[in-house]
Amino acid sequence: MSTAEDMNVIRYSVGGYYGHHYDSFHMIPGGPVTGPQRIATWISYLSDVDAGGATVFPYVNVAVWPQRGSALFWYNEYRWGAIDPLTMHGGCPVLVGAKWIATKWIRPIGQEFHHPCPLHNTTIAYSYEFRKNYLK
Ligand SMILES: O=C(O)CCC(=O)C(=O)O
Ligand SMILES: [Fe+2]
Repeated sequence: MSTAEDMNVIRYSVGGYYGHHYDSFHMIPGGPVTGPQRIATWISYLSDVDAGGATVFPYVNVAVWPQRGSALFWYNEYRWGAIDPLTMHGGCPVLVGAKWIATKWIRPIGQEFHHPCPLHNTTIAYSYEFRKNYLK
């Protein structure tokens, strides 16, 4: 996929984690609000983990346990470019063993025909409301 960022390989050893965050930048204090964002994320799990290391999405109560050879994909934004606030996620600390992942952050350029913009934008207001209320 030529318009995605380069593959990012991460190795977590015992205690290693990835704090909760958004892959799109809208929600980062001081970050750019417009511009090409990471509209979607693909994580390939390159290893099993003996204990810990789940990828978690606390707002939707989802935990994904690494399994070598499996992958996880999600959209970080609505089609019209507002971040989906429910996509906040993190990598829990590895308790035993090591965790290897390869992440591909996908940008919008080149995706116009695969992931076109719709005709409505009703949740933009919701997204701003969320930012105001939860991200102080
Ligand atoms: O390590 C994980 O499970 C999450 C990694 C992650 O959030 C990312 O690569 O953007
Ligand atoms: Fe992430």
